[in-house]
Amino acid sequence: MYSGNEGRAILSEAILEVKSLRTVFKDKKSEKTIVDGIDFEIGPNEVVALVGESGCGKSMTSLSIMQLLPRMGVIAEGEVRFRGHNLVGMKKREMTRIRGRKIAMIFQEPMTSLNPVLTIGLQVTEAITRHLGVSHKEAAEIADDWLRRVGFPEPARIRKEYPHRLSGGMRQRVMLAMAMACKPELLIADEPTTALDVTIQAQVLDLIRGLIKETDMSVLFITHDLGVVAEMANRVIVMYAGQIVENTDVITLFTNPQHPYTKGLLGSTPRMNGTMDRLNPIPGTVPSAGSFPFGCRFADRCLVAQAGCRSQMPELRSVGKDHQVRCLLV
Ligand SMILES: Nc1ncnc2c1ncn2[C@@H]1O[C@H](COP(=O)(O)OP(=O)(O)OP(=O)(O)O)[C@@H](O)[C@H]1O
Repeated sequence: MYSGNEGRAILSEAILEVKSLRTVFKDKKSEKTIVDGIDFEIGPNEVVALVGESGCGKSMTSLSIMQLLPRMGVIAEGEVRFRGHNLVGMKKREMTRIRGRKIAMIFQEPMTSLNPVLTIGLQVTEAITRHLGVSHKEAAEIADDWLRRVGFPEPARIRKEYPHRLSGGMRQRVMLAMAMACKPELLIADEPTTALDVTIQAQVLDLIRGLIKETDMSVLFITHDLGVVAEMANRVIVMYAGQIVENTDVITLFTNPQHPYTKGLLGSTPRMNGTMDRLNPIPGTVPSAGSFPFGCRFADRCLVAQAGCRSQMPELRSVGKDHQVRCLLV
């Protein structure tokens, strides 16, 4: 009998370790580095936010973790260890067992994962029977339980619907039910609320926050929105042009940001503290993969860059307890 939120043993070691990960886009003529040697860990129950503007490499990082890169994408170097097992190069069958069951992912647009011609009930129960190996009857019970928990008081009605009949917020809640029903140890949420309007966005964020509290799962939360980071994360990793430029806990990020890019992101984010400061957007755009400038990749947009910044690539260095920054000037 399914008993809802059964406890899982909490381990002290990292759930996910990404080590020197380099992901490239390759065709016959060229090779472009998209994710360039990134290292980070996610601990038990930790919510890590991966932030940066569009095109920084956040999604390609998450797809590298899930081994779901598009056809031209290849992991050229590095390891992605999930509970100690390297997922890079893992057999497809083994990876399929981990994906969905141990690591679940929700996307910005749930329609990319939902099949438009199958009812919600069929899709949710199919995922549960496939990953948990339970009977159809048991899967239906689990599905109903989770549909209720994500805010559908009458799950039987939702089960009969087709995805296109639901609003964006409802579809995202269905995706959450589907992801959570298999009790993943790691949830990767890639801009899960970006496509929703603000009130629905707040409801879905509340829901995800509640689920994080209730369960033992760790979360990698991908967003370009620092407001969302402040609400959701324990730790923040700031990415720029395929590299990590700052990695620290959420309090330090907001009170003592060090990298000029992080400061720029904060300066371009509205605050609700009553002050009427002008927003200062960062000038320019993220360089695209394949045309990263020499030296510091942010130098062309950086207000404090000096000549030396363009002649050598800064290393990601420790600048305090649990705080790393990639900037020559820090
Ligand atoms: N299918 C593709 N073919 C070639 N280049 C790609 C492809 N998808 C992404 N890229 C490039 O990879 C780099 C990183 O893209 P990625 O989607 O990971 O960024 P992101 O930070 O997640 O941005 P967004 O929030 O817009 O998804 C960008 O330079 C982008 O142009």
